Amino acid sequence: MDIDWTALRVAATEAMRRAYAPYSRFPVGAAALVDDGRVVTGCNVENASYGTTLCAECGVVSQLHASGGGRLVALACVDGSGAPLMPCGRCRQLLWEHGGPDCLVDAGEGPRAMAELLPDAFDVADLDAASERPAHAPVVPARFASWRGRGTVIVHPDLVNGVEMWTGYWERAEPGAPPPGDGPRIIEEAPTWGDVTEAVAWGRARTERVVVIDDEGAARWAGGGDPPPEAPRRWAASGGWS
Ligand SMILES: O=c1ccn([C@H]2C[C@H](O)[C@@H](CO)O2)c(=O)[nH]1
Repeated sequence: MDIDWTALRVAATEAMRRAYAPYSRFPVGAAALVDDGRVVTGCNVENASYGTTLCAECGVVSQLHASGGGRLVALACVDGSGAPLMPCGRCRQLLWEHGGPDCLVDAGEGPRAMAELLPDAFDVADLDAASERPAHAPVVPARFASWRGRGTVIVHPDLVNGVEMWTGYWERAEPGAPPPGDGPRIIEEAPTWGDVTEAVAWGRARTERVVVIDDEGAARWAGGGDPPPEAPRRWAASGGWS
């Protein structure tokens, strides 16, 4: 991917002009190229409680996700004179999570890789190495643990303040069978996500029987094994419908 370092420095300098830095009088701007070609920017925002100051790179990471996510490929950070500024230690940790070892940082004399700027970085791999469960995996609350492997999870779209999100619920009934015994039909309600794959992962952590209801109300099988008659067509994890 071509990196236009001049354009990144210009975008960082424009963001720097909007910095809110009345205490340090040290405005900072940052701009990063995202793996889909977008450029995201940020400026430092200080606070009367000095320690709560947000660095320019924090703004970059927030805009990265607020504008659609992706991975950071290259970042330029500038001080009040427009000269390259190396990210502080905390921001190197932030950048590592969203760009990884290959993300390049403008260092004046040339770009330097994050692998060099944050050697032996701590990250999600350390969490995973210490636990049997991947750090990103959805967890079943202990009070519902006895239901694991039973029931059905229904994943469906829902409107949150008029915006389409994905949510779901875990119900006791299995396809074609009435709920076993007494008690509420629903075991657990899911949170909401912007990404349907997160909702399906929540379901698969609970039971092999996961059904996704699409916009048209059609049930798609996102569970293990062969689709049951109630949901004869499979949900495609790639985001499409098969
Ligand atoms: O990488 C850095 C280092 C510092 N600052 C800001 C924080 C504070 O507002 C000012 C002085 O430390 O510079 C950043 O935005 N990014």
